Amino acid sequence: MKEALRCGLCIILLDAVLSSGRWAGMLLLQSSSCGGLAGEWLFGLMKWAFLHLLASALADGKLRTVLRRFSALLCLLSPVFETGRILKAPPPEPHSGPSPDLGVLFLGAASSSLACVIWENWLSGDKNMRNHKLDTKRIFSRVLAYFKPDTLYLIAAFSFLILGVLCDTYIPLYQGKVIDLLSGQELQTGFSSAVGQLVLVSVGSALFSGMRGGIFMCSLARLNRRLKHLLFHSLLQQEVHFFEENNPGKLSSRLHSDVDRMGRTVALNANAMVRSTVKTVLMLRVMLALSWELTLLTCIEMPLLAMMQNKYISLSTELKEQTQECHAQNKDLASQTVSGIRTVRSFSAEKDELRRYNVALDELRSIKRRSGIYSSVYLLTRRMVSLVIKTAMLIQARNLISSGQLSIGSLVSFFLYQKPMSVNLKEIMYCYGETMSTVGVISKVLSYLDRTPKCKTEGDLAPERLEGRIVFQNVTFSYPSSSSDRAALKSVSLELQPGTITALVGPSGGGKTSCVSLLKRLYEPQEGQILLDGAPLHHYRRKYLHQKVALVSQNPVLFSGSLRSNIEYGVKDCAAEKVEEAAKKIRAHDFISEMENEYDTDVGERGGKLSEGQKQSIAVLRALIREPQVVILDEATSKLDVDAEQAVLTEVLARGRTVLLVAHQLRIVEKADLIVFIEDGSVQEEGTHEELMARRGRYYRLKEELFSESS
Ligand SMILES: Nc1ncnc2c1ncn2[C@@H]1O[C@H](COP(=O)(O)OP(=O)(O)OP(=O)(O)O)[C@@H](O)[C@H]1O
Repeated sequence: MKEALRCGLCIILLDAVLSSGRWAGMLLLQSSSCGGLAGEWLFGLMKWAFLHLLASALADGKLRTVLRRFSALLCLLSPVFETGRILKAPPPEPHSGPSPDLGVLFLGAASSSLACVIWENWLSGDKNMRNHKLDTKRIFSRVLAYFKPDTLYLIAAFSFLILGVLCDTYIPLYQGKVIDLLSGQELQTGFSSAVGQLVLVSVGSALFSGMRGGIFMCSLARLNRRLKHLLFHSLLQQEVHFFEENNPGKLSSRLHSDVDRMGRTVALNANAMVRSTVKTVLMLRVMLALSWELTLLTCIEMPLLAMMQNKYISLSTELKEQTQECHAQNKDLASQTVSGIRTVRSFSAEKDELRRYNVALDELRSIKRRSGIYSSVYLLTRRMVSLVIKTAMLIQARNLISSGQLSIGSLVSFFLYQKPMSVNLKEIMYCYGETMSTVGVISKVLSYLDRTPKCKTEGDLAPERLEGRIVFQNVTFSYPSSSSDRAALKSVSLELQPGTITALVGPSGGGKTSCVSLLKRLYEPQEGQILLDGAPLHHYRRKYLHQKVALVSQNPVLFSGSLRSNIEYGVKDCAAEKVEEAAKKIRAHDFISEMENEYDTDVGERGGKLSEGQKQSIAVLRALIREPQVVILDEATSKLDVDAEQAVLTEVLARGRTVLLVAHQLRIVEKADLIVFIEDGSVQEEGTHEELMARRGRYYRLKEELFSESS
């Protein structure tokens, strides 16, 4: 600050020295003129060059830029002022330039310093603000690019908008004409034509405005559809870790409310802004013709309001973002509780859930309260500024009328124009503010649209014949979201042979599910690799891999719709006979046939109308109709009866498939050809049940703990 003051004073001093030198020269030469207006400009520019050099020598970085701006203001203020004065009231004699006056020198320095302080502190913003503006510009050009397919619609909409505004502006003019004719003598001759013109512009205004609105809404709907499609597509490509970091409530809020808001803000605000700007320009023309002084005062309101609005926008943008996050969290909290109501009820945790929800609501309330306070302070200050300006205008109007420069009629017309003009300006500022406050929302949506999934690109292997031999080679893996250094899998090596059942057993948290997740490529190992028929998994085409390696989990996710749509999920043109044949083999056909609409029975929200065992049967069927070569059953038969479980095992083993079981029931583990005992992320023991029992190692010691029932 001190440095800036010191440099500023140096510049003012040099300016004073140069101006005094000029006046001294004029006195010595006994000349009253120094080249007139041209001389004034020449001297100003020369002074600017000197001060510019001084500013460059005195400081660097941001201060140098500020000093350069200050020098320009100091040197050019006087020629600009003189030019304006001459243009407004041309002097009768040739202009001789300002006479030597220390007061003028002081006033110039003071007004330049004041303007510089206001500009640097409130209007220009700091570097971060400028970067923010650049970012904002980039963000909006990105959004506009999404409108590209609707260019024709938009051209039509904006053309209708301008035509509508033109008609709107002429309506009062023709109304005035009709009133003049009604009170005048030429009633018969010009009346019909004036009424005709009035009707024409009124019909034009209604027609064009209607068409503009319709086309804007239509292109907005198209944009929304396009953006939602792109965003949903981008979300579906993301790796599983992304969904662990972003809860479903947050993502659904981005996909629905944020995309809607983004389209609405850009399209509707652009529409309102263009409409108001065109109207403002037309009105400004008329107002300037009536009184430029009053118009100037009207326009002073604008930067002041803009300054306050800038501050308000930056504060409210932050709060709006917090509100969005809070809304998403609350939504998520409520939907989690409602969907898990059985668990909540069975643990009698209603009060705890209510307390958690209340805490979340309190947080939202406190954000909204802050937002309300900001909004009222902003509104109050804005109104006060308007009041002060209006008073100044009345005083100026009185002066103009008493000096005969303005008639009372013109003043009335001016005020008649002022109201809609300020409404338009407010609308422009409101739209600007509203658009700016959605920058945060838009940039979040864009960041999701631009996000590159952090997973290896898919290969192009898709062999017609697949044996199904799986090899884990020294696989080490930690979850991306895991805060500790502890790896979920440490150098795991194992082999799954085609035509055999391998069971993964071990204590909870041992690493069984992690093996399954890696095999399904939900995550990528940090070290080692998993081979399928000798080729790493990422060499295979993704769709092919998920078809050939099928996973059935303990709590399968069913979607609302019919049984058939759930069974055929993701498979095109699946024959009904094939589904029925598979259902018969795993003993699911019987319970399906007993249902009201058989395979077309609605399963309800998330399969809520089915029992847990029925859901598991449907999930097994869904896997089998894809004709996989490797089947992973992760506790997938735990809710089935013994016969159905046996039928499932027989069917999955058919056609020499490789079967991987994660099970906690001894009766099924005993059937495995190979049991892999995994604990603390490492393979501890391998063998058949009998071999492991005979070895009397960890498996033998933990048997009671590992299995929930004995056969
Ligand atoms: N999504 C995750 N993010 C971070 N860590 C995880 C995640 N899932 C599992 N883990 C951790 O990885 C380790 C292995 O977990 P894993 O689910 O593979 O065990 P598991 O043997 O399948 O257990 P269970 O029999 O209880 O299902 C555990 O320490 C667990 O806390």
